[in-house]
Amino acid sequence: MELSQYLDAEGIILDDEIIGKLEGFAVLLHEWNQVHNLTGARSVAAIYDNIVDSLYPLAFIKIPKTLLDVGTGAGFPGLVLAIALPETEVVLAEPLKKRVSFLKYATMDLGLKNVKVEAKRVESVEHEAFDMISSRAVTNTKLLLDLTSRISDEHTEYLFYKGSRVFDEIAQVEGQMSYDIIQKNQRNYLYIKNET
Ligand SMILES: C[S@@+](CC[C@H](N)C(=O)[O-])C[C@H]1O[C@@H](n2cnc3c(N)ncnc32)[C@H](O)[C@@H]1O
Repeated sequence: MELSQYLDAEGIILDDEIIGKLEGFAVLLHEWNQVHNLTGARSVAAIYDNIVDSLYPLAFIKIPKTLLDVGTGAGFPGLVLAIALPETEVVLAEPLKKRVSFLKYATMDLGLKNVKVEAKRVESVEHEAFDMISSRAVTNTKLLLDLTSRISDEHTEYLFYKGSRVFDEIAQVEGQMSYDIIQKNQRNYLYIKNET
């Protein structure tokens, strides 16, 4: 199946140029993964599933001008969001060397002008407050909020890709912020919003 069919099935509408770049990313990741073992998504089809998972929130988020993705790994969701949002300045914080090499190579090869790869833990990232901070499969919600407190402010929104533990995790921060949990199959997207 083509990537466009995966996207159509979820109602994700993107320009052909962006879909071409996403396909290019999938080919690159598939090649690198055979040698460097970057992700558990071993087939192109599995990579397409991860692309759809990364992009699904475009249907409900406010598009940010600046986005930080914490622990991007092999590109999910930060690099994929950066491809789909060329007007958004995207910072990818990832400390693991071989994943950083891939992220930098893919950024260059795909000609992405809006991406900066920070080869460090998020605790060391220096930046003004981001409009949005995303993360998938890195750590729990409370710790993510704590680790990014220096680079966020009252306008920052958060998009965390969670599983079933989201309900326990949100109980730890409840009362502090307004949020939605958008469920899709096994995925719970935690969208912590700024209502101003
Ligand atoms: C399980 S992987 C998830 C990768 C990707 N987000 C995904 O969902 O496929 C977790 C990633 O978080 C990175 N990581 C762990 N602690 C981090 C930190 N403090 N700051 C930034 N990245 C971190 C790891 O190096 C690893 O690549």
